[in-house]
Amino acid sequence: MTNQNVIASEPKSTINLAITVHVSGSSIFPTAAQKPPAAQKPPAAPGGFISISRKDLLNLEINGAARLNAWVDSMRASSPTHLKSTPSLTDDQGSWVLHHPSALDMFEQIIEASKGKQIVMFLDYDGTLSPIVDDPDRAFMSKKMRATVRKLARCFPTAIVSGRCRDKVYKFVRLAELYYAGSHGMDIKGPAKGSKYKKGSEALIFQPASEFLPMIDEVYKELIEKTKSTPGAKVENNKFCVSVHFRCVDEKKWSELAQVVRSVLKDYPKLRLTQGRKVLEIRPTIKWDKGKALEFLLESLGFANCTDVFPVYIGDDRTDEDAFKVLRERGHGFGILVSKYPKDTSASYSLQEPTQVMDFLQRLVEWKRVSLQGQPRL
Ligand SMILES: O=P(O)(O)OC[C@H]1O[C@H](O[C@H]2O[C@H](CO)[C@@H](O)[C@H](O)[C@H]2O)[C@H](O)[C@@H](O)[C@@H]1O
Repeated sequence: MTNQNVIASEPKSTINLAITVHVSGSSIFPTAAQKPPAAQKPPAAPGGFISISRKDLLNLEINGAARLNAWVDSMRASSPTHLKSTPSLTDDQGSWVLHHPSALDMFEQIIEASKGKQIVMFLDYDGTLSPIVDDPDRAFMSKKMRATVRKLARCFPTAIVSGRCRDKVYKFVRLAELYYAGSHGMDIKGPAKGSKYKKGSEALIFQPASEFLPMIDEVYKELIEKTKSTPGAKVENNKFCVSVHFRCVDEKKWSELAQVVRSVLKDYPKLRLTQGRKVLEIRPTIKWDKGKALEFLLESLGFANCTDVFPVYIGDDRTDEDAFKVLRERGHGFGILVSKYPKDTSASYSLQEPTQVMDFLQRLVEWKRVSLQGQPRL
């Protein structure tokens, strides 16, 4: 995919909030345009004194303002209404679809590529299994989708990988036979029962960011308090991360909200900020994301370094890109981006919306049923 195919200059998915001290230079904060590595070493804990010259202080102000603007630009770019107004959308859409064809249209080729390999399914939740709605507490999946995922999990090991708190996403999905990775993969749990793919008798639990719990809780409370004055803002505690929703906030207030979040996070250099669909996501600076969770789950399922495994990851959000990248680098399996609009992505295929995701999953189930002909209906 060339840059010409990218509709809006996509904002960087990670904005570093940690103070970076350049020993040889005068800049204290990274500039707005700088993109830090996806996951980086947590900076030293606060507490020490740094002496700052007047000039540095001025730079700090300027860079701070520029960075705030970058946040707001990034918030705008995550809005499809802004993408729609891009004049060259139709041309670019055609070209984008060529590079990221529909997974439904390419179904036969996908099945062909998976021949002789174990398919493992990874599914994001919001925007993938459930449609995006204004109220995050009402993002229900349909009964039909649940029935489809249930059948899918009988055919292939299946995991839900979500930015949400694991308990909450479980309450929406309500299928005990699945693997769950909540908080962007920082809270992993194996199937409670009924999965023929469950490995070993021990319950699988993995929480690489548990030391951050008190800090996340503190930030959550602070954000609740400080965003009270922004109508429509909603703060969600996702256990190992926090979401600040701006879907229902008047666009004129986005800058103010970004400023509030920024002012809270400046005291927490061990936290970083990523962005999803009209949501700012605050999480620990540990080197862990949905891509790492995918690798961890493959390993737990006994597929570490295997070439006869075929992982398929379906997701709609920027945070899903970490998983798409892992699959691209591994060279087997692939990502499917759920989007109606062209986006810069490492996914190989696309689907437009959750109903198409359901069609794709149903076709996988049906294909499996036919390939196991003679065995009882799934
Ligand atoms: O990784 P995901 O499962 O996609 O979780 C990412 C965020 O999803 C939720 O927010 C998104 O969906 C909401 C309901 O449709 C919508 O109102 C919001 O604008 C979207 O960003 C969830 O509420 C967040 O906590 C997750 O971080």
